[in-house]
Amino acid sequence: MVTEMLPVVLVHGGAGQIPKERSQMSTSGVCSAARSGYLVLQGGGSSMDAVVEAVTQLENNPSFNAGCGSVLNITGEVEMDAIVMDGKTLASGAVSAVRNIANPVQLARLVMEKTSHACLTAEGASKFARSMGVPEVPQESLITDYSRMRWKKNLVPDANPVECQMGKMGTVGAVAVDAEGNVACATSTGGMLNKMEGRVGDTPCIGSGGYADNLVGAVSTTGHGETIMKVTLARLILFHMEQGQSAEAASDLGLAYMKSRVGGIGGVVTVDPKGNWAPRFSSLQMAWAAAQNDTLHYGLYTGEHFTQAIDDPH
Ligand SMILES: NC(=O)C[C@H](N)C(=O)O
Repeated sequence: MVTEMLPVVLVHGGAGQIPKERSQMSTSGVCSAARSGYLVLQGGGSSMDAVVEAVTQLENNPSFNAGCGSVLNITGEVEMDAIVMDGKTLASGAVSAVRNIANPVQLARLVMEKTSHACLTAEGASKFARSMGVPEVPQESLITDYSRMRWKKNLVPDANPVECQMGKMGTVGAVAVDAEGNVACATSTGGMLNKMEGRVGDTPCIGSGGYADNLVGAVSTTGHGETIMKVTLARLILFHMEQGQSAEAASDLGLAYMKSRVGGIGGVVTVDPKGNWAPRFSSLQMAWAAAQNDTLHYGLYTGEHFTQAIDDPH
């Protein structure tokens, strides 16, 4: 029955290949984020409230490349990108190359709700944050020993930051459908390891880092941004859903096209307005978790799908 399918929230912790010693942290991080998003939905919150809550938690978790734990750019600094989109109105908000804030996803939501624009960047985004009373945080509070170690390692002349980036779980994202059938998405990232200053990836670009439309569904993406932008991955998947494909089949078609056409590896979380959902990825791993019908679902490797009651401790 359709009512049992709603509400639902589905989150990811980035496509890639995760070092063994860090996999447990990623899995428990996505599980608790999905649980929090689900609590918001159960309390009558909207899908937008739920995805922002889930992504905020993942930004605050140093295991992920977003908020605290973000990768560093070539000069050793943190510049973050984020997007939110509301499937009811097609309103979206994004920030790019923003510094010194803990939760870019919340600022992206403020851009959507409090300005007439869809994206603010760099210093302009910071000024807007200040005007909204968003606290400025010292950059040091966003940098972990792990991210500094990886930055240093990739400064050597023959380093391959793109390959190394795919060796770590990254970007975070969420999609949700609330009891009214409204869909929403949110994605947040520190971007690519050792990127140029001012580099803007796929994440804040509508249709690439995410897209949400009540008539079709919602998607949040992860992977090499420059490649995702070539195929506007989120919108491509929704296009396949418009053509009649399921969330799962459409996600696979989008990822397969990205691989065959431009050699890109990535991952997505996708929902349709009825509450069907799919975490799909062409990378070795993607930590994901979903909450629906008082059940928590999660996995890390292709084909992995564990379930437990939502209130069982992980
Ligand atoms: N790990 C990621 O998903 C990175 C992100 N898509 C970017 O290119 O900024």
